[in-house]
Amino acid sequence: MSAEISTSDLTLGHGGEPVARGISVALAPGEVTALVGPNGSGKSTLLRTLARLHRPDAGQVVLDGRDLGSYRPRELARKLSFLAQAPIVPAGVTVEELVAYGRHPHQGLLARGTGREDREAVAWALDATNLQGLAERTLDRLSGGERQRAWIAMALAQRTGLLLLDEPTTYLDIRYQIDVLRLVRRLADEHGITVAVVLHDLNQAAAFSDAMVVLAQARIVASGTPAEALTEETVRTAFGIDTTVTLDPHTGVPTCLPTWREPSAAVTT
Ligand SMILES: Nc1ncnc2c1ncn2[C@@H]1O[C@H](COP(=O)(O)OP(=O)(O)OP(=O)(O)O)[C@@H](O)[C@H]1O
Repeated sequence: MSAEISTSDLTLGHGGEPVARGISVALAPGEVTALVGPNGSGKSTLLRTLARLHRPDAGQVVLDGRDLGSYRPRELARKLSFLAQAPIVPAGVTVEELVAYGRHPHQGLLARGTGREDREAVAWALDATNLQGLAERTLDRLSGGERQRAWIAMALAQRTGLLLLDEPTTYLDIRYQIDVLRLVRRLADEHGITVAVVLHDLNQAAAFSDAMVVLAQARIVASGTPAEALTEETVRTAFGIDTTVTLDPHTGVPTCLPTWREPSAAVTT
């Protein structure tokens, strides 16, 4: 089920204004790749390019050995699912209805899949996100973390081997952030789904991903395992801040602690 997607030498822009150049990334099948970088560095634009929602100015995207542009829309919807930043909650829709909507990416919200395969996919998505008990609840009666899981379940019901998530932890408290990130981890580990996820928290990105891509200054400033990509130098280059990065002696996962205070002025006597 794992999908493989890669880009070569992409130039990304909006209305002729370049955002990033020379973007070559390869998302390993069944792994989680975190896209990090400062505001406006092109993370969402890159993710949307992978979802074919944004057309690159130059370069190529290859999904499972074929040019992304060669897929018919339905075929592509069976290959990849994309979850935008903070989607708007439709009124009166239950979790199960929302998840069933994932079976019909090109139909209206009221269309429901009734075939056996559809029912199985919805049940699987509810199960994978631990939402079976909340299937009949309307979205407005869920907590932020549960609602986010419902959106992820909708993307899962599409049964794709590639999941693209844009800041799925935004607005969630730390507990629900971890909840969502653990789910993302399980999707890769237990279901072999290839995941690309835009995150702002560098430590969460390092802890939950297999690979990180750091975008800044209109290019990729670092990529590789979290330990390779998240260094003091990379963070200084990308964000212009000083940090101390330490590696967990057991897992090798880096943690980055910013120098919070400005250096104190020299004391003269
Ligand atoms: N639809 C658009 N039209 C014009 N410019 C855009 C559009 N969307 C994004 N941009 C610009 O492209 C650049 C990259 O935006 P993008 O949203 O990809 O960055 P990002 O890294 O995801 O940012 P953030 O962390 O703030 O979400 C920014 O300078 C932004 O202003």
